[in-house]
Amino acid sequence: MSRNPKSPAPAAPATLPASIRERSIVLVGLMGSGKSTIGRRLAQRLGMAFADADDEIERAAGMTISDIFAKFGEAHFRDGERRVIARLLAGKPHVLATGGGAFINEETRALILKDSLCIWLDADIATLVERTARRSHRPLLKGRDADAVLRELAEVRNPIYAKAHIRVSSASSPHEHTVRAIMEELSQWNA
Ligand SMILES: Nc1ncnc2c1ncn2[C@@H]1O[C@H](COP(=O)(O)OP(=O)(O)O)[C@@H](O)[C@H]1O
Ligand SMILES: O=C(O)C1=C[C@@H](OP(=O)(O)O)[C@@H](O)[C@H](O)C1
Ligand SMILES: [Mg+2]
Repeated sequence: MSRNPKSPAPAAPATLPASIRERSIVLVGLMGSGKSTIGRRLAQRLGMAFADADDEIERAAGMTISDIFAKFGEAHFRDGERRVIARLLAGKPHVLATGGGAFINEETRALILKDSLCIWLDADIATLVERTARRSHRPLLKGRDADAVLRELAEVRNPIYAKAHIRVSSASSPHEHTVRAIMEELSQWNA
């Protein structure tokens, strides 16, 4: 399905191709790329439900992500993350913000790519460092040089995030720019 180039860019949910609204939209990308914040706004714009995988993991485990990492280790967290994402994607179509490492796990990535529309939110390292410095709840950055960690993660993860269906820059402020850029991509997406 393609958009008539003469018609204005659709902004209202009802104008999006039905094939998009029939599946979940999953946001992936590095810490600080805006998955949680933009995901919530995007869901509102689309009139879809929203879920944040990190919040769901914390609810299911009854403890914070930092505590899961500290008490049980990252491998245990990834296992829980995969199970929570599988459960969420088996439900009604919604907008899902994943944690930055979810899409890197092969099994979780396969689940995401199977039925959902996957969007990579991408931003430069300086922007990610500035944004992640606003809150200190991310165990992979705790007590570490965020610039160095994010650079290393970008090198390993960016080729994997590139497997997402759509890539959108989230580097510019305000948030609305990113939401609009996603809406524009969705309106042109050929399912
Ligand atoms: N497009 C944007 N423009 C400006 N600030 C943003 C944008 N996207 C996210 N932010 C800010 O960056 C911070 C981290 O965003 P968050 O949604 O938690 O990222 P993630 O879930 O990808 O780690 C938040 O303070 C958020 O307000
Ligand atoms: O990149 C990662 O491996 C992680 C990202 C975090 O989510 P955000 O990307 O929402 O910060 C959270 O899932 C956990 O701290 C691990
Ligand atoms: Mg998040």
